[in-house]
Amino acid sequence: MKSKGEEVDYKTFVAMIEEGSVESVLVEDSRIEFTALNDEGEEAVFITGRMEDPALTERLLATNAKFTQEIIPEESPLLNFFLIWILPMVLLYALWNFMMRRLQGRVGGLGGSEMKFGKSNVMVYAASETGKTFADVAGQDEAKEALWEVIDFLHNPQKYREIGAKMPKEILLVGPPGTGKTLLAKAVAGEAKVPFFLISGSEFMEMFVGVGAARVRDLFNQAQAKAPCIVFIDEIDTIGKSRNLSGITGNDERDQTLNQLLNEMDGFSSEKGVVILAATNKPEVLDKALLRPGRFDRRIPLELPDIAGREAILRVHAKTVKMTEDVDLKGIAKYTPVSSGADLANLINEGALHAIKEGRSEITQSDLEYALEIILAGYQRKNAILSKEDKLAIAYHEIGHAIVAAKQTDSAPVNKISIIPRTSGVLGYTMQSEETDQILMSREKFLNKIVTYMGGRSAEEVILNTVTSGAENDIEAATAIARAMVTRYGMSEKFDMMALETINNPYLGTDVTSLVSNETSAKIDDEVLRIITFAHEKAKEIIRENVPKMHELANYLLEKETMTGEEFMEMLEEKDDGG
Ligand SMILES: Nc1ncnc2c1ncn2[C@@H]1O[C@H](COP(=O)(O)OP(=O)(O)OP(=O)(O)O)[C@@H](O)[C@H]1O
Ligand SMILES: [Zn+2]
Repeated sequence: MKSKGEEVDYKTFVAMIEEGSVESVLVEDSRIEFTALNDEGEEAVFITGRMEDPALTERLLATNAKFTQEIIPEESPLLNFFLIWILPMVLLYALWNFMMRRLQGRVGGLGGSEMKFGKSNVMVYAASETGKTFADVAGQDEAKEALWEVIDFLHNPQKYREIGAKMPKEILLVGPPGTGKTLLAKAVAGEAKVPFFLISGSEFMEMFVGVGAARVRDLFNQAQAKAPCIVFIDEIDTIGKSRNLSGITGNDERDQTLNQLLNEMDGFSSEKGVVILAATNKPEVLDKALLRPGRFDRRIPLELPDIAGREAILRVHAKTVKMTEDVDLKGIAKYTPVSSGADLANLINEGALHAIKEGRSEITQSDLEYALEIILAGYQRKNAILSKEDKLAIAYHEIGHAIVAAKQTDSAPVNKISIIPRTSGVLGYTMQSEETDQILMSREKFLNKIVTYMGGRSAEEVILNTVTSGAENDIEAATAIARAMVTRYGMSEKFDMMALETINNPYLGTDVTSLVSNETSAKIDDEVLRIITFAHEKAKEIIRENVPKMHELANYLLEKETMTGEEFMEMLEEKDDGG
C-alpha cells in the first residue's frame, strides 16, 4: 500500500483540499496518502502525517475528492458480548480484514516457532513465588472447598499415608476461558507452600516427533525430585484430544506425547505427593483414556461469575489500585453479564490507564465507565471516516434497536447508545442492562430479544427504505436464539418437547450434534424462519408506530454520538408536539 510520494505538512494538505486540487485521499493509520495536482498542474502522489483532526471528514465531504479509510480492526476483547447485547453494526470488510490478520498471525507464528530439543522449558515457581492464595480468588467457593483437601494433603502427606487414604492425585479444572483456572492452581500451590510447575499443552506439541514425549518425561522427573509439589497442565486438550478425533491419518506426535503422559501418570503414586492439576475448556474432546477411573477422575467445574461474583472479583482487583471512595463497583458488575474474571481484571486495568491519561492519581467512576465501553466494544477510532449516509444509517439502526427494546414489556432497559466507531469494527451499539442475571429465560423473553435484534434492520427499511450489511451480527444472534428455542428448549409447538440437537461443549454454544433426519431438519429450518419472520414483522410495526420519535432521537444521536439510557427514555416519553 505504501507508495512513494512527496511529503507535505498537514497545513499544506488542508490548504490543497480547500484549493480543490486534491483528487483522492487514502487515510491510513499513521499517515494520509493523497493525489493532487502539483505546481506543474500534473497529478502526483503526496504523503502527510496523520492528525487528530475532527473536521477532516467534513472538509473532504465538502469537496469532490474520493476518500478511503483503511480500517484496521483489532480483536474485540469480548466478541461473545454480541449475544447479550443488541448487536453492533459491523462492516463486512472490516471483519474480513480482521480475519485475514488473524490468519496471517497464525502462519507467522508457526514459521517463527523455535525448535527446542531435550530439556523442556518448564517454568518452576518456588512456593513463595506463585504469590497467590485463595484470597486472590474471588468467588468460586465450591472449587476452593474441593481443593482444600488437596492443600491439606500436600501439607501433610504422612497423615494420609498412615491411614491408607488415597488422594485424588489428578484433578481436572473445567471452565470457560478466563474463569481463573490458572489462578486457582497457583493459589493451591501458594496455600500449600509447595513448588508449582506450569506447562501449557500447546508447549508439548512440537514439530518433531518425540520431542513432546521427551518433555513430558522431563517434566515428571523434575516434579518427582521436588515433591510435594503441583504440576499444572494448561490447555490439556491440545495433547489429550481423543485419538478418534484426530483423523484417519492420526497425529503421531500427539499420540506419542499423550501415551507418555498416560505412562507417567500411572508410574508415580500419589504417596510421593505430586498432584497434577489440569485445565481445559473443551472437556468433551479429551481422550477416554485420560478420564478413566484413577486418572483425572475428579472434575472441578468453574463457571462464569454471577453478579455477586463479578462484584467480588472487581473488589479483589480494586485492592491493587488506587480508587476514589465513590466508585460503584456493584453498578459495573451489573453491566458486565457473561464477563469472566479475566475480563474484569482487564477492566480495572483499563480504568487505571485512563486515569493516568487524564492526569489523575486515582481511578474515578468515569474512568471505569470508559473502561467498560472498551471491554464491551473495543477502543474508539477517533479518525474513522464515515460518509454522511453511513452515519445516518448507523444512527437509525441503533435507535431502531433501542426503541424496539423500550416498547416491549419484559425487556431490559436501554443503558447506552453510541455511534462512535470502535477498533473492533463495531460502528455503533445499543447496550441494555439486566437488573439481575438471567438464569431462566422464558419464551417471551427470547422472543423479545429476537424482536430487538430485528429493530436495527427494521429501522433501515422503514425509515431509509434500504438495507445495509450492518445487521450481520444481529441476524446471526437472532437465528441462534430462534434455533435453540426450536431444537433445545422445546418452545415450538410443532416439535413439542422433543430434543432435536444436543450441545457438545457448553462453552462453545455452536458446537452441536443434530439428532434428526434430513426431513425433520428441513422442518426445523421452516420453524426457525417462522419465528424470525414473526419477530421481524413485529419490529417493523413498532418502528412504524414511532416514526416521529425515530427522527427526533436519530438526529439527536447523530449530533451527540452517544446518549445515556436516561436521555433516551426522557426523549422517548416526552409528548410529541404536533406529531
Ligand atoms: N475468581 C477470580 N478472582 C479474581 N481474579 C480472577 C478470577 N478469575 C479470573 N481472574 C483474573 O483473570 C486472570 C486470568 O485468569 P486465569 O488465567 O486464571 O484464567 P484461566 O481460566 O486459566 O483462563 P484460560 O482458560 O484462558 O487459560 C487472573 O490472572 C485474574 O487476574
Ligand atoms: Zn444491529
